[in-house]
Amino acid sequence: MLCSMSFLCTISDERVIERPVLLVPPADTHKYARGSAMVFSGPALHTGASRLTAQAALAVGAGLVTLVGERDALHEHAAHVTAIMLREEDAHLAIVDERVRAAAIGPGAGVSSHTRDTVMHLLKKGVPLLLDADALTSFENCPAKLFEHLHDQIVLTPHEGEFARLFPAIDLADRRTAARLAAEVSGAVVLLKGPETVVAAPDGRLAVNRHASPWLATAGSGDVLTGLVCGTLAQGHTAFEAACIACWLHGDIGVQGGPGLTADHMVGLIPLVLAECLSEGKG
Ligand SMILES: NC(=O)C1=CN([C@@H]2O[C@H](COP(=O)(O)OP(=O)(O)OC[C@H]3O[C@@H](n4cnc5c(N)ncnc54)[C@H](OP(=O)(O)O)[C@@H]3O)[C@@H](O)[C@H]2O)[C@@H](O)CC1
Ligand SMILES: Nc1ncnc2c1ncn2[C@@H]1O[C@H](COP(=O)(O)OP(=O)(O)O)[C@@H](O)[C@H]1O
Repeated sequence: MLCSMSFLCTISDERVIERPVLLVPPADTHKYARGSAMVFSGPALHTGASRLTAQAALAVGAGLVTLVGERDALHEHAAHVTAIMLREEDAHLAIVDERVRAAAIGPGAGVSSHTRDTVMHLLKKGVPLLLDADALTSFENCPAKLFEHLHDQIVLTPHEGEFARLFPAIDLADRRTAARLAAEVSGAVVLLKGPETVVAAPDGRLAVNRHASPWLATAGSGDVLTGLVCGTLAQGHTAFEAACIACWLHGDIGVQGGPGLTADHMVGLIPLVLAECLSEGKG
């Protein structure tokens, strides 16, 4: 059973996501009880994005995070990370065992049949899963093949370009309606990124995050968001809740970070943002 720190997610009557309240983990918790997450790496020379994702997942409270990839890619990661574990990818993904509570794939993954195949394998494993960036674009020519296997514990996190590739028939002029339709069509939770981020569930729930800042428009910012969602999912939250909580935390990083914010620096701000959400903190 999971006994991690957890967040209380509040959405106002206007469907606006409010500051989550963070509850400290119970005294008898351990790292597996806090939730294990796996992040799939891109190939050598394309490892930065997945590393940001893994670092954010760990900082937001997953008890342990593993980067999975080819050996050359893991050598690059090893030059940068210490607390994050590294595992070589196996053909049948036996490494994704029952202790893994959430996985993320897409940042820096590459648009390829390999990425598509890995996504399909992960979907068959039934682990709560986040698909971002290249994991979405890899299905540009066959979205129905992806949607067939999605469910309400999968989160898709497209920016508008990725959204248009996966849902070419949905008009982005009205972003709320677009996200709602995409969740209905795909069967997954859809988090449509932008200055106002919209989260839609396939059952019709919808929430928007307005707590953000244009300083978030920086390379790798979305990769950090992916890690925040994945790390929150790993702690046992439902996909819709995890997406809403992560959006608010991500927005707050932008507000707190301000000018000069980079994705590397965003990871370092996560403890500060969490501390301000503590139920006994300054709130
Ligand atoms: N540190 C690292 O290693 C980093 C690695 N990264 C990795 O790089 C890979 C490529 O990801 P990507 O997002 O840069 O490009 P991609 O989606 O292939 O196409 C971009 C095109 O889409 C369009 N577009 C429309 N709306 C848009 C919007 N709101 N935001 C952005 N684009 C929008 C626009 O086209 P336009 O509309 O101008 O014709 C634009 O030219 C991916 O694996 C990612 O994880 C990055 O995360 C950065 C940090
Ligand atoms: N003008 C803005 N105001 C607030 N948030 C923004 C703005 N522009 C981008 N963002 C946020 O920054 C992140 C960018 O993610 P993404 O486009 O995937 O970039 P990357 O692929 O470089 O990580 C998203 O979470 C998005 O909501």
